[in-house]
Amino acid sequence: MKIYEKAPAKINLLLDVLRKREDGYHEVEMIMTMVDLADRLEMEELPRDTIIISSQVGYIPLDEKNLAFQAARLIKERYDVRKGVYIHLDKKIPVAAGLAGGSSDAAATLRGLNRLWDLNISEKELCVLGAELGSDVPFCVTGGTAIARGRGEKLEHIDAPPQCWVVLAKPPINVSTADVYGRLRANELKHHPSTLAMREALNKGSFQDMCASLGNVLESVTLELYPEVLQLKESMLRLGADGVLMSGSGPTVFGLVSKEAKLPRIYNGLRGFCKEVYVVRMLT
Ligand SMILES: C[C@](O)(CO)[C@H](O)COP(=O)(O)OP(=O)(O)OC[C@H]1O[C@@H](n2ccc(N)nc2=O)[C@H](O)[C@@H]1O
Ligand SMILES: Nc1ncnc2c1ncn2[C@@H]1O[C@H](COP(=O)(O)OP(=O)(O)OP(=O)(O)O)[C@@H](O)[C@H]1O
Repeated sequence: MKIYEKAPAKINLLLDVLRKREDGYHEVEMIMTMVDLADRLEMEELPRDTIIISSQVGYIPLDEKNLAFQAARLIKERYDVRKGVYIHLDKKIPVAAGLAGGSSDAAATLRGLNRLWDLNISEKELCVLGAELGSDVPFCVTGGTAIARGRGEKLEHIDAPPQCWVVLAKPPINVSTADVYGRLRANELKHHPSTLAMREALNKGSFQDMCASLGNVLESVTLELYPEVLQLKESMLRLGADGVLMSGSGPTVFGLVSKEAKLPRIYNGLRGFCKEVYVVRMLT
């Protein structure tokens, strides 16, 4: 039997860091939501007790470094499954972009194998397993819109954002999440975005207030290291996006746009100097 799972990309509408913890991670407060740019996973049981990963792209690891492999191994170990699986990753989400592509593949693998092998694992338990794989994985298991606290694994689901267009642009640079957090001076941050204001904006369904409440403290690191990300933000605003922010640790920048008529100018303007541009919708 073959099954399919979608693994959508996430964006951070808000990302605040409260402090650095003793375990090396940072205590965060984030508001995350999904967009309809997604990888597609195909999973098929194998007669031999093995995990095989393939993908149409050549630039991601296909061995135990792949987060989908790690998710399959974890579920097999914890639930004593002595069956194998073949997983094909049809990658559409740009890699190392700040869009949680690998985390979403891991989450989709957990959901998919739960179905394929009739394991009856609750969503809550899948989130606990997911947290062992990465801080963004629990959110990718549930999807929706949520405030994420702790190191990202404590989720509180909230109202979805008002529907709008999301323009994603990824400059051709690779940003390491560990490096960005490593360089952040958490106790010297002068400005913290307001989680409360963003939550209220979503609660009211106010597109304007949502745009005004966007904020990501990791921009202070990534924009300094890579001025081209700042230039990208400025270009998107100049071209007419209503609100602009870097997602996660970057380098992808997203622009929120309420009027469809504005999209051609923004898309064409960005494509003039940035190859990877996507126009998507929020997944509400
Ligand atoms: C930047 C975000 O993607 C925003 O959603 C997340 O905060 C990071 O999520 P992620 O990539 O799933 O993170 P992990 O794979 O768990 O951790 C990668 C590295 O980022 C740093 N890290 C991550 C999460 C966190 N709350 N504090 C951290 O300091 C740690 O150095 C860690 O070694
Ligand atoms: N299934 C996968 N898809 C993409 N990259 C993967 C996968 N598994 C492991 N990786 C590795 O993980 C690294 C980060 O890729 P990913 O696309 O998950 O980053 P990201 O979008 O910045 O994630 P996040 O937003 O959670 O920090 C890549 O350099 C890649 O080698």
